[in-house]
Amino acid sequence: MNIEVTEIRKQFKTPVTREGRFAGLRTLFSRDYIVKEAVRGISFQVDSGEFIGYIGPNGAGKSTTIKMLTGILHPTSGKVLLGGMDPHKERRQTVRRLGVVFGQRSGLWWDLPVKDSYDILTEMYGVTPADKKRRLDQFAELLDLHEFWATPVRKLSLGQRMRADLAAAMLHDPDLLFLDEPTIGLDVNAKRNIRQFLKILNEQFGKTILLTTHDMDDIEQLCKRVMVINEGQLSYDGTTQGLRDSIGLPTLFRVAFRGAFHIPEHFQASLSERNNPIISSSLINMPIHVTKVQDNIVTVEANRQEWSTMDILRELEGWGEIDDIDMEEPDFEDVIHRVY
Ligand SMILES: Nc1ncnc2c1ncn2[C@@H]1O[C@H](COP(=O)(O)OP(=O)(O)OP(=O)(O)O)[C@@H](O)[C@H]1O
Repeated sequence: MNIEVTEIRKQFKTPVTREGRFAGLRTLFSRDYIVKEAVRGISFQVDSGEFIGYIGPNGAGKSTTIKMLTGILHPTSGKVLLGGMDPHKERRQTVRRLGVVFGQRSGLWWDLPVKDSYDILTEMYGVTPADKKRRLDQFAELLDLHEFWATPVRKLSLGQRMRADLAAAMLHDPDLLFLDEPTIGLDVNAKRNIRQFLKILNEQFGKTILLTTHDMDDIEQLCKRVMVINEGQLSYDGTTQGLRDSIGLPTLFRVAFRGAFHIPEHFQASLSERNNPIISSSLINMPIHVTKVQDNIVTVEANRQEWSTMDILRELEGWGEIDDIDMEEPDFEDVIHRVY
C-alpha cells in the first residue's frame, strides 16, 4: 500500500496559563492561545514495498506525523492518502490495512496471557479461524512465541513483549506497518532478532514499512531510504547512502604495501600539517590525503563525493605494490549528528 502526503501541517493550540486567584478557571475561559506548529508543510510519497526510515531529534514532529498518517490526528491543512484512502475520513477501511507498533507501550492487554490478546484482536478484525491459525503458526516460529504463549503480558521481558506486539500487529495481515522505536531498550541479541523479522516482513511478505527510531543501526541495516525531519520540516529525503555522502565525512582506507612505496607530496597534507600547519593549509582540500604512515601501512582519508572508490584505488596502486586494503565508512551516528 502506498503513501501520498501533500503539504501536511499540524498546529497545536494550548491556552495561555493564567496566574493568581482563580487561575484554573480563568485559564479555562481564556481566549489567548500559544500556537505550536509541530509539522510545517511536509510532502512525500512512499511506494508499495518500501522500507523507509523516519528520523529526527526529539520534538522534531515524528510522532505527530505518524499520528496524522494513521488517522489518529487530523492535519490542520494538507492531505494524507494511504492506498488512495483518507485515514481520518475512511478510518474503518484504512485501519484494516494498517499495523502499528509502539516500542514504548504495548497494544496488548496487560493482565491477559498473550494468546488471549490474540483471540480478542482476531475477533475485532474479523479474521477467520483458519487465517488466524496459519498466521500465528508462521509468526510463532519466526518470533519464537511459544515460550511465553500463556504468560500475562505484564510478566514478559521487553524483548518478548516486542515480539508479541509485532505478531499482534500482523494478525489481520496489514499491507502497511508503522513502527515507532521497535528496538528501544533491547539488548544486542533481541535487536538482531527484531531486525531480522522486520527484514522478512518487508522482503518476503512485501510489507511497506515506515520506521521511526533513534537507533541509527536500525536505519543502516533496514532502510534503503531515509527521511529526516527537523523542526517540523523535512531536511532530507533520499537514500541512506546518499545521506552519508551528502555530509561528506571521510572514508578511511588502510593500505598495506608490499615492499617500497612512494607517497606523492601533495597527498601528505595532513602529515605535514601536523608538523607545520602553515605550509600545508592550501593542500588540505585534496580529495584524498594521508593521515598516518606506520611501517608499511598507510592510512588515507578520502572524500568519496569528489573521487570514486575506483579513482582512489587507482591512485593508491600508483604508490607501490598493494598487499591488502581495508576500508572503513564513517560511523552513521556521526553522520546523523551533523544533520541534526
Ligand atoms: N498534543 C499536543 N499539544 C501541544 N503540543 C504538542 C502536542 N503534541 C506534540 N506537541 C509538540 O509538538 C512538537 C513535536 O512533537 P512530536 O511528539 O511530534 O515530536 P517527536 O519528533 O516525535 O519527538 P520524540 O523523538 O521526542 O518522540 C513538540 O514541540 C511537542 O511538544
